[in-house]
Order: sequence, then structure tokens, then C-alpha cells
Amino acid sequence: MVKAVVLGAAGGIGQPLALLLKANPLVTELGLFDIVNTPGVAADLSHIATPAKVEGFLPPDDGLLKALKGADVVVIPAGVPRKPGMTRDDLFKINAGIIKDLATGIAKAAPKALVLVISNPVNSTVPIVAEVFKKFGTFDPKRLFGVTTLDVVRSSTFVSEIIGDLALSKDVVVPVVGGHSGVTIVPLLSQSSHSLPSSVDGSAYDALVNRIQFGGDEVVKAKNGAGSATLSMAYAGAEFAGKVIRALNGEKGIIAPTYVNLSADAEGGAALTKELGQELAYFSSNVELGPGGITKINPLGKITEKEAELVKAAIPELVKNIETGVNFVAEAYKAAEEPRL
Ligand SMILES: NC(=O)c1ccc[n+]([C@@H]2O[C@H](COP(=O)([O-])OP(=O)(O)OC[C@H]3O[C@@H](n4cnc5c(N)ncnc54)[C@H](O)[C@@H]3O)[C@@H](O)[C@H]2O)c1
Ligand SMILES: O=C(O)C[C@H](O)C(=O)O
Repeated sequence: MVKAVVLGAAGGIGQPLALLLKANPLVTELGLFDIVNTPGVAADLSHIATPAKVEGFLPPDDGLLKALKGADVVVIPAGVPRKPGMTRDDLFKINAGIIKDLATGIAKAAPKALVLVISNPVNSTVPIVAEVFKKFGTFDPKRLFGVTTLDVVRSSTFVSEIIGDLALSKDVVVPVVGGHSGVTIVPLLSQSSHSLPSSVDGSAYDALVNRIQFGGDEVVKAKNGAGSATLSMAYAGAEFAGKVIRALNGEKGIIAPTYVNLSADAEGGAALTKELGQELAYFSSNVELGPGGITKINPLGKITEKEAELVKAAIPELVKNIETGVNFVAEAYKAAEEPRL
């Protein structure tokens, strides 16, 4: 029995993601929350012949808390997307407050849930969720994930395109580490499950790395003001949520890269910190998943000099993004009363 909840379920990502979760036979209950349209989305999905019982909630009458009650997994794609010319950090002003409020709801109604954050800027929204949970005394780093799967999906696709066989893309695995924006997205192409042709060196290698780092911009530009990646993100979100749910269900040996608090596994965090050469509270790396969330954070392992340079370039940006998230919550609570459950 698994209850999954989508916060922001009526949006561009939320709707197809809810569809894919409804299609997941392991999901037995699906709660949908948004500030608009969830009753309609829920009614529509509820006619699909799969096990999940679907319910939609709106803000009145504690809709958020009702949607979250009993949740095992909460996926958050709520918030505004980019338009051309914007960076993900430009979304912080609006999305930070939305994420803080939703995290408050989770702390109150589903403190044991596994929480998967999609809303941008992920490098900062994940620390916001953690800081809110700390205020409520419910923070468990093993249960909090920044969803970076789209970068992994893009890497698989772009690498198989270069190999010349898109049919391979479902098998191509490229670890992507760091964070989820521009230079913080670091593909470890040397660890790709499928070797790149030897022609992919020098400028061709740089172009591939750049395409993976800025794949989001490609979609934002093509959508021309109508938002950012939604369908590929829903696919990626469902893939990651599917892994988390399989692990929750007792399946062993599930590994995925995700942006996590490095205290989730003190030993793994320390090993990674040593590799990075400096302390960082959050970083995306391959993690092993179990029924309670993260069981192990894997270090980067053997990387090339070029990849080490990319990691080095990501660190100052990550430090800044993490600090922005942490400070936002500190400021928000400064004047306000301490939260109470
Ligand atoms: N992590 C990633 O790889 C990744 C990929 C794509 C998009 N994103 C991010 O996901 C977010 C959503 O993108 P989208 O294209 O679905 O946007 P969208 O505007 O289509 O949908 C967002 C939804 O959030 C809802 N919402 C707003 N405030 C809310 C609140 N307080 N509570 C609940 N719901 C609320 C809106 O009503 C809307 O339905 C954006 O921040 C975007 O940048 C992340
Ligand atoms: O690019 C964006 O703003 C959305 C998302 O983070 C993406 O990578 O597609």
C-alpha cells in the first residue's frame, strides 16, 4: 500500500506526472493538491483502470493537510516555471514562499513521508524544505530528495543520439552530479555505461557537456514564453518516484543520482566531502535507496581531470544557492512566532 501525493498537481508537470503515478501499479492512493483545478484532474484520472484511488484537494478547509494525510511519498512540482531570458534563480522570489508553505504542510500532516522536490531552483528549494522541517523537528535527511533525474534522462538521450542509436537510450546510464542548474550540472561521461565514439573529444566533448548543462534552456527557448520542460520532466519525475516507491516496497539494489543533504549518510557524505575538497551541505550524487529513503551516498569514484574541473566550477555556485535557501527560512521565521505542531 503506497500513498503518493503531488503538490502542484494541476500544472504542466503536475498533470502528466499524476497520470504516470496513476499508471504505476504500486501506487494504491494518489492525493492531488493545487491552488486550482485538482477536482477535475482527479475525476479525470479516477476513470483509469489502475489500483490507485485518486482524490483532489484545493486550499479551503485544510485541503493541503487532507491531501497529505497518510502520504508515503510526496512529489512537489508546484511553482512558476522560467520564460526565455530567465535563470532558475530568478524563480526563487516566488517559489521560495510556495515551497516553504508546502513544506510546513508536510511537517504537520506527513512528517514521515519521502519528499521529492522538483520546483526550481532545486539547489535552493531543497535546503528550504530541510530548514522548515528542522524548525518543526521533523527533518530526516534520508527522506529528502532534489529531483535531478531530468539531467540523467537528457544525458542518456544525447549520448545515444551521438552513438547513433536512440533505441539504446533506455540502457545508457550517465551519472550526473552536483546540482540542477547550469554549471552545477556535472555529467560524468567517463562513467557512462556506453562509451562515446573517440571523435567526441575536445570541442565536441565540451559541446555535449554544455548541451546537458543547458538542456533546460533549449526547451524554454522552443516553448517561447509558454514555460519550461513539463512532459520530459513528468517522465523523469515518475521514473525517480518509481524507484523510490520500489525501494519503499522492499526492492533492493536501487541506485539513482539525486540532490541530497550529505548528512543522510555520514560516512558517504564524508567520503564525498573529501573528494570535493570542501564541506558542502548538499550535493547530487548516486545514492542507494531503501524503504526509509537514502541508505548510502556513493562517492564520485574515478573521474577525469576535465570532470574534476567541472566539479570545481560547480562548487561556488552551489554554496551560494544553498545559503540563499537557508537564509530565506531564517529570515522568514525571524519576525514570526516559532512554528508549533
Ligand atoms: N527539477 C527539474 O528538473 C525541473 C524540470 C522542469 C521544471 N521544473 C520546475 O517545476 C516547477 C513547475 O513547473 P511547471 O511547468 O509544472 O509550472 P506550471 O505553472 O505549469 O505549474 C505549476 C503549478 O503549481 C501550482 N501552484 C502554484 N502555487 C501553488 C501552491 N502554493 N500550492 C500548490 N500548487 C501551487 C500552480 O497552480 C500550477 O498548477 C517550476 O518551478 C519549474 O521550474 C523543475
Ligand atoms: O530549465 C528549466 O527551467 C526547467 C528545468 O529545470 C529543466 O532542466 O528543464
